[in-house]
Amino acid sequence: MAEAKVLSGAGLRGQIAGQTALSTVGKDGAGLTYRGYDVRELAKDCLFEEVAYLLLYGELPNAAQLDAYLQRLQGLRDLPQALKEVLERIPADAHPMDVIRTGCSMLGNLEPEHSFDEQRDITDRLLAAFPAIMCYWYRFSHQGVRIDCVTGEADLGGHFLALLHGKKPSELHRKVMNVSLILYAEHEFNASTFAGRVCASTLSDLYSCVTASIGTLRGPLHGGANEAAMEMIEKYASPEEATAGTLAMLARKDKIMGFGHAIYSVSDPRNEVIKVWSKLLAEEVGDTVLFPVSEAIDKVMWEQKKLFPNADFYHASAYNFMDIPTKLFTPIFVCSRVTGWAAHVFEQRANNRIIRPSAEYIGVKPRTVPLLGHR
Ligand SMILES: CC(=O)SCCNC(=O)CCNC(=O)[C@H](O)C(C)(C)COP(=O)(O)OP(=O)(O)OC[C@H]1O[C@@H](n2cnc3c(N)ncnc32)[C@H](O)[C@@H]1OP(=O)(O)O
Ligand SMILES: O=C([O-])CC(=O)C(=O)O
Repeated sequence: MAEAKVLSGAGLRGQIAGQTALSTVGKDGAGLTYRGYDVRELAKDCLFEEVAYLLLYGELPNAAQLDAYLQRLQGLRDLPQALKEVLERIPADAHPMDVIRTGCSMLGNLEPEHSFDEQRDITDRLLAAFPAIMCYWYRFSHQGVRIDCVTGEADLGGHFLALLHGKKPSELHRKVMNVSLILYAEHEFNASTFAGRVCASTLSDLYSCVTASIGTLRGPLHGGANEAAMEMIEKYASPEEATAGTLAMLARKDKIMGFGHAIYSVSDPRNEVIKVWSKLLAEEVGDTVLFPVSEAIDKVMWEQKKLFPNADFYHASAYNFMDIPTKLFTPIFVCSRVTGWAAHVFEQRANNRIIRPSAEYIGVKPRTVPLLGHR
């Protein structure tokens, strides 16, 4: 059995910062479970909405509950006119993570959380509305089109692709989006979730918690890595170039985006799932470059550093094969992770003490303030 990673040092690594019943990450170096279920099993057999329900409501839904939940989310997809107007004012060169952060915040102004009793309703609303927030802005700012935010697609993955491309997605693409949303849904005390829990611990509102999480997910060391990985992969025209380029980056001590993990030591279980789907998509589009380049980088990273691809690496090629613009990669993560974030806010609120760690002071010794003219 694999060794768990030795967790200590900076970045609060290895500190127990609270309790959760939502997921386990990296037990025996590799596993991921949501409320006791292996993520690989969930990704094989479930709809993303079943997993969202599991995280938010505690158990997998039965058929009637799932049907009602799908209907409910479909009814919450449209955006208020005032939010559309705000989205129309955001420039085309804005980063979509900034757009989705603003969209979340604006919705919090228009439909505020008056009481924690509303937390589940607001989560469902955000979950249903995020694809439209992202795609309404994208299609308006890039193509001058005011899209209809209601698509008639039953599931969130299909809905997102239909909004983005203006047509019904293929069954393969719908399936891959569904799997991707499941893989990204929840991950214990990662940085964005922890930021959301810190915000929740002050008894702030749900929109503020989610906005804090979005801002934290945006960075390339966290959710932004799928986008950064794509930018790296597409620089190479062949596996040979990728091998030489990666070796050169390692020699310069550059970080290779999409590799390594704070908790997993052996592998990221989400990688083996998304890699299979990325390969299938590569075959579908007849790719002879992106997937082999990705595998070449993967090989160098293992041989040179014993570092493995995390959830983000093969997501980059998978999304690219589905014609998703690179800058929308990280916002898709938001569309999924809002379930995990919100479930953590519910947990924090149910057993709260304000999160307030201590700092080790390393500054100058106490001294007196010199008068302005003496400095
Ligand atoms: C969905 C997600 O958020 S998954 C994470 C997405 N982020 C990325 O892919 C960004 C690239 N990866 C990284 O920056 C890191 O691996 C992190 C941020 C994910 C984890 O950071 P840490 O917990 O500090 O990593 P860890 O302790 O395992 O690092 C061990 C060594 O490997 C190096 N290392 C880790 N990841 C990488 C990488 N991707 N490329 C090159 N070197 C790396 C570290 O610099 C460190 O070297 P050192 O001992 O010489 O300082
Ligand atoms: O757990 C982490 O540190 C990052 C991660 O993989 C995630 O949030 O999905």
